[in-house]
Order: sequence, then structure tokens, then C-alpha cells
Amino acid sequence: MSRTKFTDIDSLSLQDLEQDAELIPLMTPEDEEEINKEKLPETLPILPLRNTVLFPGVVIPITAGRDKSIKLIQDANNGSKVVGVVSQKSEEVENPTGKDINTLGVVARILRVLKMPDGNTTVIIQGKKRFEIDEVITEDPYLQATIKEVPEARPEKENEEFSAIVDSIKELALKIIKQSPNIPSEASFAISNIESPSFLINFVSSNMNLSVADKQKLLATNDLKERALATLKFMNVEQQKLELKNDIQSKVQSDMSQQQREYFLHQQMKTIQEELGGVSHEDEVEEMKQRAKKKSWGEDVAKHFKKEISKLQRMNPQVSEYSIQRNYLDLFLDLPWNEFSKDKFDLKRAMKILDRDHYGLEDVKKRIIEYLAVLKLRNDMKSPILCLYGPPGVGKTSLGKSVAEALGREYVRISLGGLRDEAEIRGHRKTYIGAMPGRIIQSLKKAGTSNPVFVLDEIDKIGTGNQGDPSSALLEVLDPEQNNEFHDNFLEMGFDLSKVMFIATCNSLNTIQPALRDRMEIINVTGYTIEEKVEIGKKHLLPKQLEEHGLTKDHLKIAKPQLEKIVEGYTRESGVRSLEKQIAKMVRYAAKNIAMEEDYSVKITNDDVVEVLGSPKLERDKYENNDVAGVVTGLAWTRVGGDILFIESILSKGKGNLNITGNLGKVMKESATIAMEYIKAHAEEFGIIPTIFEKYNVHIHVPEGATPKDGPSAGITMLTSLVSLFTQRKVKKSVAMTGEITLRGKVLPVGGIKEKILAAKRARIKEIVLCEDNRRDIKEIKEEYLKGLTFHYVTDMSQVLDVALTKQKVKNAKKL
Ligand SMILES: Nc1ncnc2c1ncn2[C@@H]1O[C@H](COP(=O)(O)OP(=O)(O)OP(=O)(O)O)[C@@H](O)[C@H]1O
Repeated sequence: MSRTKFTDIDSLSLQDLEQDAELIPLMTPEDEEEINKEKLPETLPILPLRNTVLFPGVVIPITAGRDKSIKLIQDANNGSKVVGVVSQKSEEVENPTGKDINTLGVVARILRVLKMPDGNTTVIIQGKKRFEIDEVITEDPYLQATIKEVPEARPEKENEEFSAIVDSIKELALKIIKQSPNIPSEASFAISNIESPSFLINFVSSNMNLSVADKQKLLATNDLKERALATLKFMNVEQQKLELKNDIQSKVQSDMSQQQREYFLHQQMKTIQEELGGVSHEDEVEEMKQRAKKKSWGEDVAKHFKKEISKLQRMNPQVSEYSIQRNYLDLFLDLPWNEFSKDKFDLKRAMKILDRDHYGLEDVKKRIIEYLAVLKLRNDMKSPILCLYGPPGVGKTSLGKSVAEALGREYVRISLGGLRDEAEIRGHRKTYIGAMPGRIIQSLKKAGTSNPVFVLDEIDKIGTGNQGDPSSALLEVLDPEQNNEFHDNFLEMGFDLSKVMFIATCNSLNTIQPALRDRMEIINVTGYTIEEKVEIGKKHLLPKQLEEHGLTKDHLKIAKPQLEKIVEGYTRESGVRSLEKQIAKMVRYAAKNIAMEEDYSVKITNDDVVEVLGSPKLERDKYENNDVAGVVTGLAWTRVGGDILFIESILSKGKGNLNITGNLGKVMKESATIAMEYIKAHAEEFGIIPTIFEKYNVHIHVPEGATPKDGPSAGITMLTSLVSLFTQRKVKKSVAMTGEITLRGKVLPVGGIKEKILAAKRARIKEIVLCEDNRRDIKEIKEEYLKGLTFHYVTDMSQVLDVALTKQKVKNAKKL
């Protein structure tokens, strides 16, 4: 339904019109009756309308622009004010003649004529009655025709069908008005107030959105009921169209509003980010692209990166995958693809650095200098994988750091102790939540170069969990043939590790996977002697601790005898870690006194050592005297280095049972049984009365039950202990032994000799009994470690007893 065409008139004059008392747009039945009574003139000036149809009773404004029309309006306005209004058949025709206009029209009364500022004339007219043109009598100065009235066939007043149709028209009209946003709500007020059915039909027909032809057809329908029905049909179509339009519109609107919502949220987000100093999505991507330009990665990596960054670009920054993708790309940008530090090939300088940081360790230092020398000559050499093997605290890890400094490379370290999950080495696939690259890639990112010195600490303590075997992943890392394309699951690309210098450390070789062990060059770092520890303490540990506590060497001086006292009385280790702790305690003592401004002796005395560290704790580590039969000193190897152990045995009345205690493993218990059986078989040779074995029980004990002990190397010690017991012969002073026995009394070689020798020296042992085959191990040990020791190499048990036992009986020897 279109709005009454008042729109041609500007708003001011419209207001004027509404206030005009003559304008009664809503016709009452009484008005209608009045009109019906009016007689029509025989001839009428005919005003042709281009694009609308006037219905009886309806008020419309018409803008007249054509000269003929203006003249007609002027004349009529000055005269009877009555004109015949007909619509043109085609609105195109500029100067219509009789054949261009419809013959059926409506007699109209001019209500008002307005001269508009643009020169047009607007006339407000109201339709009265329908007429038909009989004959056009003139066309100048405007059309004039003879007419006759066309009466309407009106239904009976009580016609129910008609009133139902009229009601429907009213209802539908109200509905249409409600659904049309362009029709003002006052229109529904007007409709509700219309009482005359024929006026209602005309009013609605006039305002409906119909073509001129359709409207003309409605006007030409004589039967009012029929016209009402036709109007209702048109209205139905119109209403359906409207519904459809509204449907589409609301759908479009909801789509739009969703989009708008997101747009606004994004804008807000951007503003908030900017306020907070953050970077927007686009800036971020752009910055990454700029950074990528500076990378010296290969073509395939560049291609991959390009693909991944365009993926990021298409992502919504609010989804969680976005940050995963961004971290992924960040990693690419942070990794040192083909970025190397320049190696320093000044071998003298390198040696100086290694000597500066570490006392001793000649073998390791020699090997590193050799490596540097080769690298200097052939720059493309694959880096070796060194494995420093030895007890804790001997400087394996800190050596890695010095090597890095000597080479002028970056230093990174990862601790592999307790590692069970393969993903720790290789990373997780990035599809998992919380996925990360493996430790190798993470460390390279930290190093910032592709050729750092990479310390793999505690390679022997890798576990095997149910998440794959980390050792197998390490195989790839440490294989010079494969590691130029190390694959990390998170990175999804190969990374070249062939220029990395790997240094692994371990305390034991047994627990390293054999394939892994094969790939490394093992360098044994044995423990230190007391003298060496004193040197390390003096030259390295004390200055380091003083510096860490903010003191200088003028604040605390520990002379060699006092250092030796600390080493012997308070530490029991192959390395120097607890020595460092004890020295740290001494330094703290000085620091406290300085801070409290109290007097203290800068030069530490023995008494000061006892005052600060308490009374010496480890006297028992020393060799015990030989006054009791059956107590013999053995040498043991443990993961933490060599140690001495005592084997004690006693006799008690009984029936020849053998008891063994002291947290011993199966092999060690078997050694005891072998020793016992061997003695039984050779009793007479040793001067033992065979009946002893039936009258007495034997109990063998190895003190310190808290430490589990196992292995065959205590065989000769047990046998010596038992023979001493049964014969009550004294064991020679300051002798210790290690070796396996067979049932035939042969002595077999054992391992861990270096560590055992050092432990023996620490315990002030003077003579050592070893298998002949262990002679070659002794040859490999540095001279100074062997100083003051006598070695007895044996092949047979009788030789052991000859060396270890004296002919002398112990004091208070038992009478057996
Ligand atoms: N020969 C040495 N000269 C100077 N300092 C040393 C020497 N050996 C060890 N240290 C010092 O002892 C401390 C412990 O050394 P580090 O941590 O390297 O031992 P480690 O052999 O790696 O032990 P673990 O097997 O337990 O890892 C360090 O402070 C180190 O500087």
C-alpha cells in the first residue's frame, strides 16, 4: 500500500493542508449519500492522469506540470471546481487525445490549488462519482467531453457475504499496515474509522501498490461486491509478498547483525590490544614475515614456513589453535638455522682455559686439544661424541662448559637423569594440546647457534617407560651419519645436528644401551687422590667459593694441612663435591664473622676446622688394626667410585652352618660358599683340623648393611678371612685385596681397579693383592697415584694367603 502522494508537497504546506477544515479525507456514509444525490453536468473538462487512478470519495494531491492541465485547473478552480479525472492508457504520452485516455473516470472536486516554488501546480482533489466519456468534444485548450454517470451495483445492506468481505478487507488492511514499515501507524487509525463499505474499498484500492491498469480495472468493475472481492485478492497477494519480504529481510538482518557483532568485537579487541601495547593479528603476521626474511634456512624450510604462515593468516586469532600455530612459527624463527659461531682455533689459549678451570684430567684435555687440532686442519669434520665416564663430582659437567669456552662456542646442557618418555627428546606432534618441541630442539633455540657444545648429563640414568624408549631417540641424535636430519615431532622438519659437539657424562657404563655406547668415544675420568683434592680445593674450589660469597683471598686462607684434614675427616668420595660444600661452610664462617665485625682467624687452624665443621666424621674409613682374626680389608667398586670394605667372620659353637649377613647380593653370597667349600676341601694344607667344621657355625658379615653390595671381587677377601679365622693367624698390616676365586682356588681378574686403588690410597693401605691379569690395569694408572703402594700379583689362592697372613697367631687366639 503506498502512501497518499502528499510527498510531492513540501512538509510545511502539508501541515497547512492537514489544518484545512475543507479537507475531509475520510468520507462518512452521509457524505456519500449527499454525493449520490448530486447531479453530474453533461460536459466536463477532462484532466488526464499519467500514473494514478482516482477513486470516488478519495482525496489525492496531483502535481500538474503540463500547460494544458495547468490551464484546465485554473479555469475549473475559478469556475465550478468540478473536473472529470481519467487515467492515461500509457503514462508515456505527453499530450493525450481522446484515444489515449480511459473512457471511465471519476468526477472530482478541486479542494485546493497550490502554486509550488518549482513552478508546478499542485491540486488537491476529491473523487465523487464514476462517469464514462460519451464523446470528446474538443482537445483545446484542454480536453472536454460529454459524459454520463456510471452507477454502481451495490449489494443489499444486509448481504452477509459482502459485509464479511468488507470486514476481511479492513482486517487485512490493518495487518498490511502493521507489516509495512513505510506506512505510518496513523493509517490504521484512519482505516478503523471508515464506516462506509464502498469508501473503504475505494480508499484501500487507491492506496494499494497496484499498477495503473489494475487500478483502472478495479474502478471499472460495476458490481461493488465483485470489486470488493477483487480488492481482497490483490490485498492477499500484497500481504503474502510483504510477509516474504519481511522474512527475507529479517533473515538478512540476522545474518548481518551476526557479522556486525563479530566486526565490532574484533574492532574492540584491536583497540584494547593497541591500548595495552599489544600487537594486532595483522601486525603480528607481518612482523613474522619480516623476521623470516633474515633467516638463512634452506629452500624446503622456507617453503614450509610460507605455507604455515598463510595458515596462520587465515586463522581467527581468538581460537586456541591460533596460539599453537603462532608458537610453532615462533620456534621456526627462533631456531638457529645454519647460524654458526666461529670456532677459535688458538690451541694454546684453549689449553690455558682448560687448565685454568680444571686441575688434572690430562686425558680429557689431551683429547679435546686433539679434536681442536683436527678441526683446525679440516674444517668440515663431523663433531665427535665424547662420553666422560666417572664417579660424581669429578668435574665432568663443568668440563663441558670449559670446552665450550675454549672453542668459543655456546654452551647448553640437558640432564637426562630419570627421563622416561621418548617425546622428551623428540617432542610431541603439534596436534596435541600443550605440545612442545623436544629438549634437543629447545636447547638449540636457547643456544642460538647450530654448533654449540651440548652436554648430555647422566646419559646412564635414562629410564625406559611405556612411552617409548628415549635411548633409541638419542641414537639418532648421536649418530653422525643420521643427525644432519634430526626429526623432531613438533617441528615436523629435519634439523642439522652434525655441527653440534656432544659431550655425554655418565657414572656407569653398564646401564647405557650398548648401541648408544658404541657411538661414543668413552673417556674415563677417575676420582682424585687426597693430594689432588687438596690441590683442587686450594686452586679452584676455595677461590670459587670466596667469589660466590663476595669475599677475597685476604678474608680466608686455608693451608694445605687443614685442607687435607677436611678432605680426610669430612669427605668420603671420589670427586670433590662434598669437599666443595665443606669449603663453602668455612667461607660462610668467615663471611658471618666479617658481617658481625667479630674477630676470627683468617688463617684457618685445625681447631677452627673442628669448630666449624664439627668433629671428624669419617675416621672409620681408615684401615683398622689387625688384632682380631678373620677381619680382612677388601676393595670395592661402586657407582660413586672405589671404596674399602671389611669382611669379618666369627666362629660360634654349632653344627657347621654358614651364615652370611650385610646386605649382600647373590653373587657375593656364592663367593662365600665357594670360599667355605674350598677351605673344607683343602683344610689340611692350611693346617686346619677338619672336625672344626662340624663343631662350629661360621658367620660372615660385611659391615654397613645399608649399602647393598654384590659382585665376585670379594672372593679372595672372604677366603682370606675364613682361613685367618680357622687358623687364628694374624692378617698382615695395611694390606687390602680384590679378586674373584674359583672352586679350584684360582684367582681371576676384576674391574674398577683405578677407583679401587684410589680408595686404598685414601684409606692409607700400603700393600694390595691383585690377580696377575690386573697388572695391565695398574700400568695404565698414572705413576703418582701408585706412589707408596706395593702390589702383589697372584694367580692362585695359596699365594694370596702367603702374602696376606703372617705365621703369627692373634692375641688371645681361640683354642679350636
Ligand atoms: N679437576 C677439577 N678441577 C677443578 N674443579 C673441579 C675439578 N673436578 C671437579 N671440580 C668441581 O667440582 C664440582 C662438581 O663437578 P661436576 O658437577 O662437573 O661433577 P660431575 O662429574 O659432572 O658430577 P655428576 O656425575 O654428579 O654430574 C664443580 O664445581 C667443579 O668445578
